[in-house]
Formats: sequence, C-alpha cells, structure tokens
Amino acid sequence: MAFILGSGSPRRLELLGQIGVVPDAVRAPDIDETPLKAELPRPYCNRVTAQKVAAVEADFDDIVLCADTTVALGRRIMGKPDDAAQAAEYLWKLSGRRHRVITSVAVKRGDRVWQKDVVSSVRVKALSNVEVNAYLATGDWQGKAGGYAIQGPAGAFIPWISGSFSAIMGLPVTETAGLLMAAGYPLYKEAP
Ligand SMILES: Cc1cn([C@H]2C[C@H](O)[C@@H](COP(=O)(O)OP(=O)(O)OP(=O)(O)O)O2)c(=O)[nH]c1=O
Repeated sequence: MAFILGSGSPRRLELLGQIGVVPDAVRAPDIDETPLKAELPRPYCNRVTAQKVAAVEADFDDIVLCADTTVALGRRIMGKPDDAAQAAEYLWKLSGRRHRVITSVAVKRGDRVWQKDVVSSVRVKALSNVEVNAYLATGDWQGKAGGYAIQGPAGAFIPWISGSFSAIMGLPVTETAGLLMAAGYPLYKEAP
C-alpha cells in the first residue's frame, strides 16, 4: 500500500505533515473545475473533490487523498483568481462581510471512497484601498480560492472565524485523520 497525495497544493502537503503523514507520491489531479450552470458552492466543492480522487492514477490497494477548497459568498462560487484584477474584485466583494469556506476531502482505497465536507465562516474587515493594494502587490493571492490566504498576510484582514482554520487553509486535519484511519492508514501506530 502506498499513500498518494492527489494535490499540487503545498498547503495540503504541509497540513498532512502536521499530523505526521508523508506521502509516498504526489500527483496533482487534472480536471475541469468549471462550475455547472446554477451549481451551488457546497455541491460544487463536493463534486470537484470526488472527480479529483477518481482522476488520480493509483494501484488498487493504494490510498489516495484529494481535496478542494471553495470560497462562497452567498450562492456565488469564488475560485482561484485569473489575475490581480479578479483578485481585487473578490477582495472588494468580501470586504466588511462574512463568507463561507468549504473544503471537501476525499480518501479512496480500492473501490471505496470516504468523503467529508467541512464548512467554516470567515469575516473580513472593511478593507481600505491601501490594504487591498498592498496585499495585491505581495502576489500572495495567486492560486488561492477567493483571492486570499488566511495563513499569509491576508490574516491581518480576518478578525473572526467559526469553524476549522486548517480547513480554510486547504485541508481539515481532524477530518482528514478520521478519513485516513477509516481507510486503514496506520496513522497512530500502536507501541509494540
Ligand atoms: C481560502 C484559502 C484558500 N487557500 C488555498 C488552498 C488551495 O490550495 C487553494 C484552493 O484551490 P483548490 O482547487 O482547492 O486546490 P489547488 O488547485 O491549489 O490544488 P489541487 O487541486 O491540486 O489539490 O486555495 C489557502 O491557502 N488559504 C486560504 O485561506
């Protein structure tokens, strides 16, 4: 049995490391992340995660883990911004409001899949021009759902969350540990 991280996200590799899990291989899934017409954020996040875990090549007895993080403002899905202008648009929409961050995690082994969605709430302070421009200049928004990352400089814009910090960052460590154990991954080896 090999453990395969089906993700190109350095955050997910780091968060797995937090619980002592080091993948035998890292394989980024290549799927179309375009939302379906009128698709709501949570079903979208769940569907994309299931597609990611189905797309990663692995031997039958390997354990594969994939996840997706989606920022949702009401019914609107905010993916990874294409450019700085879209990141700015997202930040202004999030400014002074509360939004949800959904992370779905899927673990596959053989023909079984264990999957869990974690929904958190995040409040962003009312942002100023100076704050938005300074953040955009860092480039930290690149590759981040909603155009920000709580673990980086944008942490200064977030006075309150309800939910899971690690889920907002990309991988909920509690739920991930549970899914890995369900799939038979030896997370906590018994002392001999
Ligand atoms: C909201 C938020 C997102 N993110 C990141 C986590 C994810 O890497 C990214 C959301 O994009 P995802 O599509 O979930 O993941 P990815 O494309 O980076 O990697 P892969 O599909 O190969 O697994 O946004 C943060 O790092 N911090 C945050 O606060």
